[in-house]
Amino acid sequence: ILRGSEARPHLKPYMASLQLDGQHVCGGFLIAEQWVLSAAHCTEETDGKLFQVLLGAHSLTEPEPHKRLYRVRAQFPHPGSNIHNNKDDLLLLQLEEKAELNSDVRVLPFQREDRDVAADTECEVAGWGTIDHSGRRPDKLQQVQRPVISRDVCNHRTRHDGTVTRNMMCTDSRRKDTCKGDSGGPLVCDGVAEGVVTAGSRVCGNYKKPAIYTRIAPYAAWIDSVMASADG
Ligand SMILES: CC(C)CC(=O)Nc1cccc(-c2cccc(CN)c2)c1
Repeated sequence: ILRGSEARPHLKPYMASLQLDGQHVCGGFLIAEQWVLSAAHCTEETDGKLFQVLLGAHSLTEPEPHKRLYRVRAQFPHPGSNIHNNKDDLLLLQLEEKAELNSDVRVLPFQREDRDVAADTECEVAGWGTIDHSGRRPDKLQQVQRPVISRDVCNHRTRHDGTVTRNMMCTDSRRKDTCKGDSGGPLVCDGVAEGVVTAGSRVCGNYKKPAIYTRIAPYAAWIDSVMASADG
């Protein structure tokens, strides 16, 4: 998160850190006791290894009361996701066991009504992604508030030039923005997860390249079917 601020500790108890060998790679969030939603492109550099999921954390390194690292039983990238574009950029992770829910570990409801969030709505996004252009990574969860911008503005020739589909939404990226490592985290508007951070043009803090999110509502049926099909 560029030019955000440290989140109030454990006030976003749905936040997950997807890790490989103890390193934060991407964000995610708890959508059910045994399920985390994130972004499919986060698996691009994992060479087929499964993530581990850190829940209940504010600091990535310090001991905290309800912080716990969960193994992943299975990962389900959306079948339409691919490395060439941001389409269907969703990843479902089934934890090895149900997460122990408590004050620091909580499920976040996601939007099921497929209707665009109005432009200028202030939404919030959080993550342990890079905090400046030198790629510095924070130890503590960062957050930032960003206004939604209309798909038409986001698709302008000088911005994302028509690549933003009805299954995506955008927020203004002037100065304050999402960045590397924030992918997979939720865009929360009025307490409901409306979108999942995607890398888009892999540029941060440039108003010409608004932040792009995968809208969740269009994928509610896919999410429900994967959760219902997998055992447990
Ligand atoms: C395996 C993946 C972690 C590789 C990757 O995603 N790289 C990467 C590099 C630069 C910016 C970003 C990035 C992320 C989230 C939002 C945005 C846009 N504000 C950019 C993402």
